Parts: sequence; structure tokens; C-alpha cells
Amino acid sequence: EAKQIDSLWLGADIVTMREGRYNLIADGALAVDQGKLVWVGPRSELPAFNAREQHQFEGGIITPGLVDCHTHLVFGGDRSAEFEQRLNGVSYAEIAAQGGGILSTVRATRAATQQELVASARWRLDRLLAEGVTTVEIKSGYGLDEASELTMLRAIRELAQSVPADVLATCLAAHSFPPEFKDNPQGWVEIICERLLPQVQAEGLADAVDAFCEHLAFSPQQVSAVFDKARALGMPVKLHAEQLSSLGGAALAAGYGALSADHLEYATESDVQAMAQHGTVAVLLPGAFYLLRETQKPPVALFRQYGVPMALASDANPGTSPALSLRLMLNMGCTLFGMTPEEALAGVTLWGAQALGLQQTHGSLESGKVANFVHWPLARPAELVYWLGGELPCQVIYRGEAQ
Ligand SMILES: O=C(O)CC[C@@H]1NC(=O)NC1=O
Ligand SMILES: [Fe+3]
Repeated sequence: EAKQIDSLWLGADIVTMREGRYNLIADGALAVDQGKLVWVGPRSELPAFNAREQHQFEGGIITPGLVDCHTHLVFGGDRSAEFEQRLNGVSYAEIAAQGGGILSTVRATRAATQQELVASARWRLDRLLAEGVTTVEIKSGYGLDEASELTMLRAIRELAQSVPADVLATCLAAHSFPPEFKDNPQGWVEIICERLLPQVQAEGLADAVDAFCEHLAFSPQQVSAVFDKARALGMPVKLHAEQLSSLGGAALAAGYGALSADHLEYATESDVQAMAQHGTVAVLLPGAFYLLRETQKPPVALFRQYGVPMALASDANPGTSPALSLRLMLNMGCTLFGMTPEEALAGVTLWGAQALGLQQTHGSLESGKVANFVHWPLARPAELVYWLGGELPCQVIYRGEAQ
């Protein structure tokens, strides 16, 4: 008796990304039922299914839906004016003295309503979705007071309801110190730990907790206080670490069993060993590296040597990575950081999913996982990395439904 299913998808090569390798199935078939993959394999071995719909592609490749595991997509205003000032020779210090930088985004974010935050993030999110992204992580961190951080997180949850993608929220209240706490940074750490995180957890407003470990941001000690609280509340953690200097944040995060450590330009071998030991994913963010004209590259060879999975993400944020294309990050990951196209594609599929704790259900085309996949009229997966910029035509299928 043929099994009744919702849809069959045929006629293309399937880039499964199983185990973080292409593991391509030539002339493959995908069987979908109730938003999940129920069979993936060569068309020649397809079991007898009774499909309500049958979709026949004329060649091309099918990849998993792309995962952007690190964005700051929700924020008020933008920083294009200071971007132009900097290129006209105005220094960071002068811009900061004029109230520019992260604090100008904080002011604009606090002034925005939840609906305004949703609307301004929506057009940016739509650009990512047009390129085959079906899972996105979005952080708070521009509110920097209790009410505004909660509004940001509620805006992310509202966005999640309105787009054909899986959207995860991360609380990054430990992003910077608000002006009110310039002389009392510990006061802000205490508010995060004693008031904000318990309320975020109680209301289910975030799926993970993040912090920015840097000289100009949170010290390892302050990060530990935030992570102790997150652990007590049963919330997974991740960390912006080793972006501009080596503070040992990546090893600290790994010690907490962090899902990921992100940026990592200054990560040391002992950081990488700690990450390997605890299964912490390395999230590489070439957008910020490129825009800041950094020179210190993340230790890709060490991640390979110790088997630390490498994810790639846009780090879409108004200051250091106003990026609206995850596909461009694929090219930058290879051209700037020396990743292979296969590693880069794994970075925005299975390892990007793992950086969000979603590797059991997302990130590769295997039976039992979500039916999030993209058809591209391309000859081979490396073309996703090779073509520089532009919006490649693609057909996105989210939870089994063509978008
Ligand atoms: O400039 C901004 O708005 C955010 C900067 C951004 N945040 C972070 O933790 N690292 C960065 O590069
Ligand atoms: Fe970031």
C-alpha cells in the first residue's frame, strides 16, 4: 500500500550537507509530509509514495535552507552618516564624541515603538529570505535598559510570526554599557542578572543569552556573572569573543558549554582546544572583519586541525556589518579567511544550525528534519560562493511549502 504524503520534489541534484560535507545525491528525490522530510535519496531508489503534489525541476541543485546564525537585524535608525564621515576622514573618537557609534543606535532604538522596530527589520530580513535563508537568529542589545531590551525581544518574536522562516531570539543585553551606567558598569550587570534575564526566561522571550567580551565592553568576569545566571535559568549561552583582542572569552564560553563563540579573529590555540573539548561552534563573521578593514584573521587552520565546526553568518548590524546578504558572506569566508566552498556552505547550513542548537532538526537534507530547502538553477554548489553579490534566482521551500 503506497504511503500517502504531501509532496515529492524531483529532477535536481540534492546537496544534502549531511555531516557538514556536500554528500551530493545526483538526480535525487525529496519526499515531504507535514512540513518534514520523510525520505531523501536517489530517484532510482524512491519507494512507492502517493503524493498529493509532485514538483519536477529541470536540473539545478537543491540545498538545505540557509541558516544565518548571528544577526543584530532589529535596531532603530542606521549609521550610514557616520560611515560617510569616517570615509571623509573623521576619526572614530570624534564620531564617538559627537555621540555616534553604538550609542546612537541605542538612542534610535529606545525611541522606536515595537511596531517600528518590526517594520524596519522586516525589509532587511526580506533581503536575507530572498537569498534562500530559512533560519535566522536575531539579537537584542540596542535597548540597554530593561523596557527597551524587552521591547526588542518582543519585536523579534513578532517578526517570527510574520515571515516564512524559523527566527530565534538571543538576549544580548550584555552588548555595551548604557550611558546611565557609564560610571557604574557593575550596576548594569546586576540589572541584567537580577531583573532582566529572569523576566526574559519567564516570558520565553529568548532562546539563548549572548555577551560582548572585549576591552571596550564586558570583561571575562562580567561575562561569567551573566553566564552563571543564564545557566541557573537553564538558558543556552553564546559569546562575541576575541574580535579585537585576546581576552580568553572563547575558552571561557566553551567552559560554560556555549553553543558558539563568535568573531574569533584573535582566538588562540588553547581557545580552540577548549572549544573542541566542549563542542562549541566557531562562528566566523567576515562582514565586520571586512568593514573594519581588520588584518588579523581567525585561525581557520586550527579549527580544522581540532575539528571545531565553523559556521558563517552576516552579523548584520548597523555599525560594523550592515550586511544584507548571507551569500556574500560565503564568498568572503573563502576569499578573506581561506575556507573552502564546501566548508563555507556547511557554515550556513549544518554548522550554522548547530550554533543555534538546531542541528537535530535543521541544517541538512535528511529524513526526519524540517522540509526547509532551496532550489537553485546552478550546475554545482560552489557557484553559491563564486558569484559575487547579486540576488541569484532561487525557489525557497519552507516547511514543505513553496514560497
Ligand atoms: O557598532 C555596533 O552597532 C555593534 C558592533 C558589533 N557588536 C559587537 O558585539 N561586535 C561588533 O562588531
Ligand atoms: Fe555581532
